[in-house]
Amino acid sequence: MDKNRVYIFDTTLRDGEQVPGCQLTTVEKIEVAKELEALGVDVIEAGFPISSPGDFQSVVEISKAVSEPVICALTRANTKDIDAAAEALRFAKRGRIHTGIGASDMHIKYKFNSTRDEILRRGVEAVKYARKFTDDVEFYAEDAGRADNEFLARMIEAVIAAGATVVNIPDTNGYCLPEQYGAKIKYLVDNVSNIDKAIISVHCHNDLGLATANSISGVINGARQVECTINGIGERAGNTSLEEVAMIMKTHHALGYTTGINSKRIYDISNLVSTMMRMPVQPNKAIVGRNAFAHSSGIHQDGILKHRENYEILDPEDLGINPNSIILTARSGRHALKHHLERLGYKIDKINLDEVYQRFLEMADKQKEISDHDLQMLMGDGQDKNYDEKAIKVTLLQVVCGDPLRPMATVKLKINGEEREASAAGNGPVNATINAIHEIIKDDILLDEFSIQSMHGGSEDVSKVNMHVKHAGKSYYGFGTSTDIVNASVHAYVDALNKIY
Ligand SMILES: CC(=O)SCCNC(=O)CCNC(=O)[C@H](O)C(C)(C)COP(=O)(O)OP(=O)(O)OC[C@H]1O[C@@H](n2cnc3c(N)ncnc32)[C@H](O)[C@@H]1OP(=O)(O)O
Ligand SMILES: CC(C)C(=O)C(=O)O
Repeated sequence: MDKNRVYIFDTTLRDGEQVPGCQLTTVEKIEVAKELEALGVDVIEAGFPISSPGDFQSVVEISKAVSEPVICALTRANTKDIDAAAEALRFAKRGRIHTGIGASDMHIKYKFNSTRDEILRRGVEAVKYARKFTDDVEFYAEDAGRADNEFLARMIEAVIAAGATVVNIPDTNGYCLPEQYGAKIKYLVDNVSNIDKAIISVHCHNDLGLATANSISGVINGARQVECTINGIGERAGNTSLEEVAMIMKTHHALGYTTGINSKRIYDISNLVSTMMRMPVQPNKAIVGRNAFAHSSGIHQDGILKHRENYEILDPEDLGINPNSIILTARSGRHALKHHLERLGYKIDKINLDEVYQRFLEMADKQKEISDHDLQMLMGDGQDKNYDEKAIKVTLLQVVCGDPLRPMATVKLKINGEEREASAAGNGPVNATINAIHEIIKDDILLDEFSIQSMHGGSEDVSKVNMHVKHAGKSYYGFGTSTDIVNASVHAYVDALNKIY
């Protein structure tokens, strides 16, 4: 075994999915799990099977669909959770049960109203019980970040003796400083007599923005598994972000750590997770944010054009990104403008660059960014084209429903610029609306899954609708939001149709 190989344990589908509004259907989770497998993660934490029949089923289906990574299921330290996890993992080629209990005095006193000895005993019993089902048992010492190191070491030694093969030292509340967290891991390495029988795992939260720094500090001090999520999503302020860990290890290769991550897939999976979980990535997010490779001021743009590494420590191609890194704004200079004009095929020797630059600045002062299309307008080419001409748009939605009224809907769609209208009845307003759309589209489309969720709760809330439709053997997803559930539904359906046609 390579002593510097760091295992990547992805918990996007468990800790990431705990985020309000990020819940996925089983079909969606399978799609993410397959992408995680292609990305090269070592472990996929697929869910918490006791928590709901849906989560249980997702662990079952992911275990069937994915074969390379270990599939892990989370439990509390009790037999019914462990039974459910073992049952859900029955199809996994390699299944792991992740059990554990709180380790800080705060949790011991105020969550469990218990004592250190009793909690340690429950942890040990849980590991022993989990070992009846699998040889791969991970133990988490929840809130280890705030736990007393001496007690933590005693607990970790006892659970390893009971059969834990991975010991997870979570900074559950994102409390630690990198030096403190690193020292905690080192303390365990130095004081747990059987620590060489288990892999130390780090699971850090981002409450103070230190999750990645703490994870790396943990690795430097002896941990060899990092628990992380795509885009850093997760409970509260999120978890360590997978892409940050993978790229830190790749960029700082002098540290000597390796992972199995194929970095060229990072950008695509980041987009997939962000779209499916309706969780936009902040533009300045490290590695995958929209601006991570965007240079907007003249001095930087000039530097980048002369030698990319002047202002980029990562190569976007390593992440599967082909960015337009030179963003034209009113802060851009002539080098950047010339670069884009040449890219668009203009012959610079036939242009008065100073004159175009003045007109460019006037335009850029009025709008935030200058697109290729704006540049073409500036150079006097063509009229503003309607790129949305082909899209299907809803131009009218009228619904009648009530009790005892028969639900009826009238829908008008604009397709390829042409308006078409139809009315239909249904067993409810959404069904009537979809039937009316089918009257217009007249194609073989199957609505396979339909879920509706409120963003926050309360009757004034915005509804989010997710749809999964099938057409010609392929799956398409649609998403819509509105304060009106029928409107949100029709937009989700049309969103999926726009992906088909
Ligand atoms: C740090 C983390 O991210 S842990 C993962 C968090 N994820 C989840 O909570 C998954 C979603 N949760 C759920 O579906 C539910 O909370 C369930 C099914 C797990 C439990 O539901 P309920 O049985 O109704 O309990 P509820 O959630 O209200 O309370 C938690 C109970 O588990 C106990 N508990 C919490 N952690 C542990 C643990 N690691 N081991 C043993 N018991 C625990 C609590 O003390 C409490 O028990 P009590 O009723 O004796 O006081
Ligand atoms: C369940 C554990 C690993 C966890 O999520 C945490 O402590 O944050």
